[in-house]
Amino acid sequence: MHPPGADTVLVRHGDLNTKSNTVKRHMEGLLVENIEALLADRSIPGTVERRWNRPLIHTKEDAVADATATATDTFGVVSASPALTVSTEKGRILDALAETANACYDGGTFAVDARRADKTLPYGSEELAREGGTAIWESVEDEFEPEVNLDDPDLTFGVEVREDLAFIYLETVPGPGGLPLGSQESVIALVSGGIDSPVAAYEMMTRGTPIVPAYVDLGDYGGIDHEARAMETVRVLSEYAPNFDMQAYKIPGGETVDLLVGEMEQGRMLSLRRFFYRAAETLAERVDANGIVTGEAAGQKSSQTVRNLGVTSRATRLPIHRPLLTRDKQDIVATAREIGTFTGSTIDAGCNRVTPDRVETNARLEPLLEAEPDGLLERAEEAAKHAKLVEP
Ligand SMILES: Nc1ncnc2c1ncn2[C@@H]1O[C@H](COP(=O)(O)OP(=O)(O)OP(=O)(O)O)[C@@H](O)[C@H]1O
Repeated sequence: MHPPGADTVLVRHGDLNTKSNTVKRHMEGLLVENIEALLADRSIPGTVERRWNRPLIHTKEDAVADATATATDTFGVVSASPALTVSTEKGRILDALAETANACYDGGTFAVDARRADKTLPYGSEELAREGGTAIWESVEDEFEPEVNLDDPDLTFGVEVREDLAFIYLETVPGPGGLPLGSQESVIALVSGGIDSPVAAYEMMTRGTPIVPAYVDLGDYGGIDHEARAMETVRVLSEYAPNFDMQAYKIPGGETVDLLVGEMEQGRMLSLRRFFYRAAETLAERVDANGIVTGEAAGQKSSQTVRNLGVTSRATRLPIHRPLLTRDKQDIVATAREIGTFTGSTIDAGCNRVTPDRVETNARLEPLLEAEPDGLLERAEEAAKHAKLVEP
């Protein structure tokens, strides 16, 4: 809900404020570019102005809700509010609050949350909140029995006064927070099309890290639907980053899976992980990426026991980022639904099971290396050299 006439979106960021002025300016520039790219990609009219310490989106009233939703899909944005812009003259602000209450108040408790950045103005924020409350009250008392509740109001009238402009808003929509995409170097995102890996990739993106998606083709153990599932999740993720190249690489792994299934029993899944990591490392060298992100969580699967993660991680020199390490499955599923990757992840892929009947939960490196086919990691390097971009 927004005040009538609202044609501006106030955009708030958080972690950028911990940076030095130079870094902050650079990151704010990225944030603005990313918001502009998302607006353009969604055909939402709007221009982004970098004013004070936060961006403003100037748009039209009929697009202000979509522009707010776009801002809160942008990495680095903590929250956004669709707002009416008025002059800083106190009388004008009080009138605007009364007009907004007339149009939007529907009974129940309310509060005014007033903030004033410019300390030279002839009124303070408390005075503004008090007089704003009275203006709202008087404008609706004929029709309702208004009640003020400062602790837990049904409706909050936000007022933010800057040097030469004041903003009135009714809602503060949360965004992903974090840092603007592109403020960190890229990593390889191993995406399987399952629920977890797209969420992990998204979490890295919230920290400003572009991803290079990589899918390992499992041959007869994967199949066309398996790949389609992975690509659908990549497509959803790419919608958050229209100004970044997020084409996925397909790494051929079918022959290796056949070999592992034929030659190994218990440690098979662990050697397959080693193959993934080394292939990702080789691809990272090719595309100048700086790490690997996976959807693994401690203890979620036999291959993800803390001991097994320790053993399999030895297949690469690169850091393996596991943003879901401590997250519960239910919580990961909730995020997948929120960010839109859940539907793609649950398309029936009808793939065959690579998992053996008896799984290893407590591996040690030496016996695993002895059991696995010779030259497994060299195979992974070779496979990554033959990785091809998947046409969208
Ligand atoms: N075919 C694949 N191609 C690329 N990466 C993969 C593939 N299969 C698994 N991975 C990576 O290995 C991680 C662990 O895979 P696994 O299937 O054991 O776990 P998971 O927790 O079910 O993950 P997901 O839900 O993403 O499939 C995945 O999160 C993903 O990062």
